[in-house]
Amino acid sequence: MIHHLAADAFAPYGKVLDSTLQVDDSAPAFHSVSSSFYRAAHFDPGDDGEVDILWVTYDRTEIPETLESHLLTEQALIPISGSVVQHVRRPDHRDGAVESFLIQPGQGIVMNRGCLHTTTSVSGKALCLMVSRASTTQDLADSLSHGVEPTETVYGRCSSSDDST
Ligand SMILES: NC(=O)N[C@@H](O)C(=O)O
Repeated sequence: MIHHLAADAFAPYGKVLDSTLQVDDSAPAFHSVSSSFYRAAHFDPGDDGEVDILWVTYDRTEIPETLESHLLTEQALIPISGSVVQHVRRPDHRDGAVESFLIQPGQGIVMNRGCLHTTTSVSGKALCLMVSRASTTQDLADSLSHGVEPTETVYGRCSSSDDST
């Protein structure tokens, strides 16, 4: 079952970014006919972390067998073109079910540090903006490119019986 993205349903995994909602009237904002802005969320890259902004594409509708969990940082994902489905599981619920949330352009998420996740596209290639931690990006790129174990990311399986987390 794919859930529509709602703050309360996604709360165990992180925050929802919804461009149609200004959820915090106390946050810095400016509104005018020609241009408006307001803070969607803070982002925490972890201790001594450097914020990293990435372009990410997904072009897969089959859910991968493994989930990723970033040990040091939150991670934001904002679809720019095409919708994605974010499949998530709480790290403290080893036998917890994987829940799936549809994220459409104009929406986004900020996953909690450690949130187990993987992403699929709805139809063809989806282009997303991702906010992460620079050392986690480098560590993951090195791992995926050269087959070395990452140090800032661990993996779990979609079926919760044999997690490596
Ligand atoms: N770059 C990066 O961290 N990507 C993964 O976390 C992912 O979920 O795609």
